[in-house]
Amino acid sequence: MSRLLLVSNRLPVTVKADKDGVSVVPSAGGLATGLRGPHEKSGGLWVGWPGDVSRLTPAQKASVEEQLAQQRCVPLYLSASEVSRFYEGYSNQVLWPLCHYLLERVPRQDRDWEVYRKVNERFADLVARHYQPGDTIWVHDYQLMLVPALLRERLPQARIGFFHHIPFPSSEIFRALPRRLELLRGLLGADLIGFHTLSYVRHFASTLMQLLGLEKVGDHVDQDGRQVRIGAFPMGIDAKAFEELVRQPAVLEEVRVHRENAAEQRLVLGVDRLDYTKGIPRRLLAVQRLLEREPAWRGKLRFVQVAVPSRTAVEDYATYRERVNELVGRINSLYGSVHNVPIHYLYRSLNQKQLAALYRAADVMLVTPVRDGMNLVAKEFCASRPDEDGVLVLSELAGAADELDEALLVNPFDVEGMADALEAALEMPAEERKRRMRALRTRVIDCDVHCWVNSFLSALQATPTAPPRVKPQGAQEVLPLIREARELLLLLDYDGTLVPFAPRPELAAPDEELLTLLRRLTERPHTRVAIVSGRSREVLVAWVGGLNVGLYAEHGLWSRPTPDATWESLSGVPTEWKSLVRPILESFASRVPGALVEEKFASLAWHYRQVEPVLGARLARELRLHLGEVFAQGPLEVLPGDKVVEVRARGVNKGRVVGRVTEGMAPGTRVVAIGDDRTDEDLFAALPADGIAIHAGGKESRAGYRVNGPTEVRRLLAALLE
Ligand SMILES: O=P(O)(O)OC[C@H]1O[C@H](O[C@H]2O[C@H](CO)[C@@H](O)[C@H](O)[C@H]2O)[C@H](O)[C@@H](O)[C@@H]1O
Ligand SMILES: O=c1ccn([C@@H]2O[C@H](COP(=O)(O)OP(=O)(O)O)[C@@H](O)[C@H]2O)c(=O)[nH]1
Repeated sequence: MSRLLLVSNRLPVTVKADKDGVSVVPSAGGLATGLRGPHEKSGGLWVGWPGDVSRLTPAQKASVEEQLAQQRCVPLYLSASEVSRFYEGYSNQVLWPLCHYLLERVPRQDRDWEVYRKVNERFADLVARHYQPGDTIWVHDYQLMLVPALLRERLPQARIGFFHHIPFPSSEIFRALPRRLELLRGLLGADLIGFHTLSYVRHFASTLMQLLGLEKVGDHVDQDGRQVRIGAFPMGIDAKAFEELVRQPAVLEEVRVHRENAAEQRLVLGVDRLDYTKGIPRRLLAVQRLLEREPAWRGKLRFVQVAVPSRTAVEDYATYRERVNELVGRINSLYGSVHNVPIHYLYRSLNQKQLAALYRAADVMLVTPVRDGMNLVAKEFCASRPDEDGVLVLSELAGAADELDEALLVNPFDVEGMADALEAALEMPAEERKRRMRALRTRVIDCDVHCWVNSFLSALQATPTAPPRVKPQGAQEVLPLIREARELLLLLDYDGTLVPFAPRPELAAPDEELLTLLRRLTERPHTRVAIVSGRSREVLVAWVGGLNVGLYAEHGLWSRPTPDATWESLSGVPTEWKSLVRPILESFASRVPGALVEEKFASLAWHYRQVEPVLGARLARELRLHLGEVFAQGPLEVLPGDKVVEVRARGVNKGRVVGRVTEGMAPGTRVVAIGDDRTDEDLFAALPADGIAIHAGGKESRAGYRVNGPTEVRRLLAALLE
């Protein structure tokens, strides 16, 4: 097992200082318990913020450092201003509300971005300093979204995973962020990006498509010549720990006390950080509504709400606290008596034992966030019920709802509906409670936190490490090799390589600069130039036919090695299939504005460059599937290109050009091929052993060299003339 470097905003410890000294106590949270084993076993490190240590004396600080080192933790200290602007500011006032669909809470000023970026850099620097070749790095959560790319810059070969613990919102929400592109590119530095649910994966994929034009194919997108995998890994809890807790005599005694205090009453429970995403006010209103409309429940309900203080320096949290306080006061004064109040509100944090006792004692657990990445409390409740009793009422907008569908699922915005669900839970027959709880427990126990860690880490280990990366200037490294060739043969793709993509295929005609460059290359001593394109003969002749270059049209179906030669075609290539395929492509083109069908001699292409990106990619996938089903074993090939799906006779590909063009070539000729898409990979694959393949762009490629696109291709070619 490789050494695991964990990176999260908070270290999995709490620093406690009292008159007896200072201690660093391991946290009991899910992340901490799940990762502690692999982290320690692998001899790894955990990098993060140990919390506010500004009030400690130098001696206490030294002791903290020592204890952290013993626990294999590396502290990153945040200054007061960083806490305010990185943690409370950009992380919790911009990213947190936005990812929870609460756009109106995002401040109008983007004032904390710079500090967010700088702290992310500090994290990356610190991790890079501790990195050893072969380590696996796992970065956690929205506070550190830039860290994967910052690490990739520093450690191109590292294996990097990222897990996003909160919802990834719809692209329509994410696009509202002024820094959306920086954040997406930050994440794309990882080899694997994990989310709790498939809908977050979907949202992320459509955001990549909308904002960066990146298409997720299968489980990955291509970025800078690497594959970035994206997947759903629902986080679990340490179920065994809760099961064991609720069997301890001391905990069972606490359960008995809770039940005794609620004698003749039903115990309803809520446990949350005091966060505006947790839906506490509407939950309270649902309790109020039930008491209002069903007088029989008055005096018979005890609703215990634990609200853990959280992010108290953020104004929205303080306002929310006041709102909750007021509501609790109002409901208690409406339905309470001298002896009894319906709502028992605790603004404090409990330890795991205390929580487990409450979970075990409750008749009904209300988990009704208006959005929640996962919500571990819901799972902890189930794990604490070996008696197979208790009813879970769960918001359908919590990630946990995807797995826990035997809960009573509710819309957290529908107060009346939640009151109905609460009533149904209170009245649910024992047999049904058992049936549901048994199923819930099976899920929570089977898919626990260890299973989450293992599945993420195995997926991360299975990702190929980044190929030796040649940065854009890698082309400079190849330049001497090309220059010193005694004889040079240049095989150049056209679209996306010599010219950038135009909105419509016919608008990509060569400009004067390109024509001059090509002409001068043909005049360079000992140099031959050939254009190897998917374009038709007619287009190539019209655009570059006047130059002394070899032309290879329709992916090598047609060849005209010199301007005075006649066009020759590969023999036996069928074309009669076109009448069958054309109507299919046309029907797809008619379904969406901007799509068009291009016809060539032995191929048909469905272009969607001008189609809205998400829709275009979806239709292209559908078309590929459809054509694949119809012509699975036939004589046709369906090729996904850049914003194009091309259908052509099997076996016609750019690789076939190489044999023809190198025939009779002078010994020692260096063949250099430059191209940008899948069709050029055939060309690269067919090059002689000492041939040089150069990929123009950021896709995955077998090419040993890489430049950034047409501008850099032209620069490279121009350098051959110097
Ligand atoms: O560190 P804090 O600012 O005090 O906040 C506490 C944590 O809250 C968030 O939890 C999320 O992760 C949970 C586990 O994956 C998930 O169940 C929950 O739905 C999320 O909201 C946050 O993501 C953490 O970074 C915070 O430490
Ligand atoms: O008084 C409390 C209340 C909650 N928790 C823990 O806080 C975590 C809350 O995680 P969840 O995913 O439900 O929500 P988050 O607070 O991370 O948004 C759970 O593991 C709880 O056991 C706790 O330790 N003490």
